[in-house]
Amino acid sequence: MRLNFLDRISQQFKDQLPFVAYRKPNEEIVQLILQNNQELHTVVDYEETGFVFAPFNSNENAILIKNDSSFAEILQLEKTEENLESVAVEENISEKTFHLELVQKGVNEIKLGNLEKVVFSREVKVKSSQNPLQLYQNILSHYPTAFCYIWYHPKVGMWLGATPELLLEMENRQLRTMSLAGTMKYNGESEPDWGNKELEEQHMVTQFITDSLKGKVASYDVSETISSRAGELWHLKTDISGVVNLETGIGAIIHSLHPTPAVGGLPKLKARDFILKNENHHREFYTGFLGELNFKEEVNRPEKRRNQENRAYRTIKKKTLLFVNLRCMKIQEEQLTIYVGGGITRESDPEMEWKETSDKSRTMLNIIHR
Ligand SMILES: C=C(O[C@@H]1C=C(C(=O)O)C=C[C@H]1O)C(=O)O
Repeated sequence: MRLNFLDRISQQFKDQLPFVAYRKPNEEIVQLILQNNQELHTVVDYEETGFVFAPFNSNENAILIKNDSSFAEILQLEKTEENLESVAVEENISEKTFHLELVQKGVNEIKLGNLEKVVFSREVKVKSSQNPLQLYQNILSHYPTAFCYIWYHPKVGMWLGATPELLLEMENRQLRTMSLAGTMKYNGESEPDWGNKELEEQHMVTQFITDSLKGKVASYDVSETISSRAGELWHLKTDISGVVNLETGIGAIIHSLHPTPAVGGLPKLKARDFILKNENHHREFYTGFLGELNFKEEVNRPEKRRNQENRAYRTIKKKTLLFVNLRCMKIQEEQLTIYVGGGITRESDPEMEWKETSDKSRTMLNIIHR
């Protein structure tokens, strides 16, 4: 029997076998990777090939789904806009109090000079009996410019998201990354009015990325900073590209970038430890990263020498495309856990930071039926 694309995913899930379906930003094709056994492959040095799913805390294992079979399809998506009735966000007083105190703690630590920036997050829990594949289709039709995925491993669980943030793109030695930070709510305007807090917070991320790449890339370019829309939010974005030195492996690049201060803070390790000690939940894969690791593509090029007609030589292109795992949720039967965070600087106001996380939670809440 020939299964259609969505049935194939359902069958894989019924069989309790690992899979990931994903669509790259601004593309139409959804890719599906299936692993044909339950083995839990973990990354050792990032020289492996597969779909990587890495946690925030690099001391925990990054998981690799092996490409035992793959499919690609343009899905005919129902326009869900009209019949989506997004769930109301219930403000839980004790959660809010905890978050306000956490932000204040961060601001104090920054004022004491122990940190420059720290990103704090929280969970938003929602009950829903909706089929995860329907949720995934809603994501696909709502967020064409995001990296939209559904990921499953029987020994880990199921995750779903629509992230706007590229961590790393590599094609052979050509590198591209971005600094994405600073948030404002989209209210139909063509350009937001950025304040100093956002400009500074995003600039720190750009500075960190270019500093981290020094000695690893031969040269790099930094684009102008622009306002970039992600669903109902605006962010500040700068593109950074360069050519990686021959002696630098992809593992070294990943380790130097992750977690960037867009999702961790500065100084990097101090901020990470402060987060692990003070947040009241386990981030797991939220603010980790995911995507294609060392995919190989055969390229046919015509032979250049004139007197040898019709000869072609083949080269193998190595490609990596990783996104930061933001605007995502974990699915455990009827329990959905959405993760949202925001960057804290010395100018942060706890109430505003709480509101920012609520605004961010709408990206996932908007695609869940009541
Ligand atoms: C941490 C999140 O987002 C990150 C933090 C941002 C900010 O602090 O303004 C903006 C974009 C992301 O880099 C999140 O969405 O949960």
